[in-house]
Amino acid sequence: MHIPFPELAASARVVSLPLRTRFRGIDVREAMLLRGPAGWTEFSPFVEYGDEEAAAWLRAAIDFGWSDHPGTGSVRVNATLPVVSVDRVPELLARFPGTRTVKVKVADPASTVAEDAARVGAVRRAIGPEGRIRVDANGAWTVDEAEHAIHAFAEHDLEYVEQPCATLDELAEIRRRVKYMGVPIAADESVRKAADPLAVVAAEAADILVLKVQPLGGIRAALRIAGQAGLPVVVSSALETSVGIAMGAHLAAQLGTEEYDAGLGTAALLAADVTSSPLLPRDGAIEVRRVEPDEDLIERHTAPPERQLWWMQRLERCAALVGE
Ligand SMILES: O=C(O)CCC(=O)C1=CC=C[C@@H](O)[C@@H]1C(=O)O
Ligand SMILES: [Mg+2]
Repeated sequence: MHIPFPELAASARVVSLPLRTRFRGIDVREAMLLRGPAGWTEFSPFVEYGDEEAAAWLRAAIDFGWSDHPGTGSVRVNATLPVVSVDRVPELLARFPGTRTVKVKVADPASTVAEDAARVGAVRRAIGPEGRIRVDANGAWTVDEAEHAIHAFAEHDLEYVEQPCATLDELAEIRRRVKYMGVPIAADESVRKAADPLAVVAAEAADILVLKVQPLGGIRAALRIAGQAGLPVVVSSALETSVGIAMGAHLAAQLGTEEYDAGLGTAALLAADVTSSPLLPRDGAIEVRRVEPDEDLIERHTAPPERQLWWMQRLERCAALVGE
């Protein structure tokens, strides 16, 4: 759907939210909020993304704000653990009450395999033998490094390894190498940053697909991809405000996947949100509902004027791309 730029710009607000702990190299999350006839929606491609890639995020924002989407109930979520020292693990997990699954970030330039393994071990001790642990390397390892790391983590029993390597060939190779260990490989960047999100399936490079609603162009687009994939899917966030998390929650609810907990608990990583009733994990789940931002919170966290201008110009360029 194409909405002319002036209509999008009319309701646009830009916020800048501090994170509690550094995550994916950022301490502040910038996001643009828009209000369509169906409710508030979010356009928040990471700032380093180019317009072509960001345009998919705008399609998603428009799909959610300008069409009705069914959604009630709740979806189970995982805790998301940034790269922190072992002694901080209990404090960070406490922000995700009731979650049975933890996603541990690994392969950060600031962390060795031994440190990653120690962090995974600390998570296992914290959540007990029934808990599920997935790790996410964001494509940082070579195939050999991935194999080494997966062996180092094996005693802690992994649910899956997300994007251990960057390319489809590497993913397919590491998948073959660790198959005997029963560790599934999940694809994230190979889905959300690929020209063809299903190429990873054709390459037999993954057992599970991670679906992020904004980069995939919205709820309907993500549902189509899930329908064609023929693999289990896990819905995950892109570190949105609660307004954008609601979009992911609606996708997860429509998919109805019970097997894998969604990576949608990340409002707990923000030190501030745009609503006084944020979509925070409670009893291991978040609610599925639309979120209305509070004017006073938007105002308190409004981005500086030069950042607002930057986002408005980005919105205009992306709206033009969506209209093409
Ligand atoms: O899946 C989760 O538990 C939370 C979301 C998450 O990990 C991510 C959100 C946004 C950007 C990414 O670096 C990261 C990911 O790679 O999955
Ligand atoms: Mg990931």
